Amino acid sequence: MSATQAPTILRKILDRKAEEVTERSRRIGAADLEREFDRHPAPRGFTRALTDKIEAGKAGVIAEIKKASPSKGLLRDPFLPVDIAHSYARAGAACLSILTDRDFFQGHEDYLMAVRAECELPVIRKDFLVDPYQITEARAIGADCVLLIAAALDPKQMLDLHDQARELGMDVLVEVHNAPEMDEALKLDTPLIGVNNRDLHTFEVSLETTLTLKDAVDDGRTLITESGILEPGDVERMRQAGVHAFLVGEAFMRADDPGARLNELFGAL
Ligand SMILES: O=P(O)(O)OC[C@@H](O)[C@@H](O)c1c[nH]c2ccccc12
Repeated sequence: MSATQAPTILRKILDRKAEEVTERSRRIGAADLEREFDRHPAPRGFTRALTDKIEAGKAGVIAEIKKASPSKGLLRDPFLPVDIAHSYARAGAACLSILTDRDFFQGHEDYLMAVRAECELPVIRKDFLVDPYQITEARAIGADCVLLIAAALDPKQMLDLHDQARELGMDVLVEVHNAPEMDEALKLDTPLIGVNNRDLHTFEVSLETTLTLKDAVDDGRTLITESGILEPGDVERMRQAGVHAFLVGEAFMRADDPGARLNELFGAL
């Protein structure tokens, strides 16, 4: 990056994450977090829940719980994560995605913990995970799966965080946005590859991103299309192209009844 170029949104978030990890690990050491593991039973199968839906001929929907985003601002107020989770579960979502980033998405770990205690659906911790401390933290708050974003990690970090999460019994969703990131992701022995239709540097969205990258994903893995799925026509377009797993937030967060909106987009699940 040249000195005159403005930092991208992703860069700002990652700079803040580095500070956050330092602050948090000073307050609570990793060994203390590890003592929390026993409070949560073993992680529940996130990948399994998703592939079961798809094998039954349905869409596998990861339904997101997110109060706000840097690109769209406040999405939902009042924001009641446990009620939203129940609404998604009734509508047939396979899994939940819960934003825990506070500074950019108005998320919180407490939301994940509250939902984890009240709802059976497996949960992914949605955050910008760049340090082993955050993987330990994810397990300590009861996450069943973690998101690893290729644009935020070099290949060695990606591999190490992936292995750490798997050793702790969690599933991993590896997120990519372009062909080089896809190539890196495919080197990992990991079943879930998410294609983010949103460019995390500019926050521009194009569903073409999924259509361009989807054929690289080999048999035995599940491709998840992420972001910008707003209308039934978007779902139709993806399913016609052979994409059956979806990560959707905004479309549901803006609806009075998130589960009802899920069924409008995907039918009965
Ligand atoms: O609200 P949308 O456009 O339906 O997108 C959901 C999800 O894909 C998006 O929140 C997301 C995908 N990858 C991320 C990484 C970090 C933060 C957020 C995200």
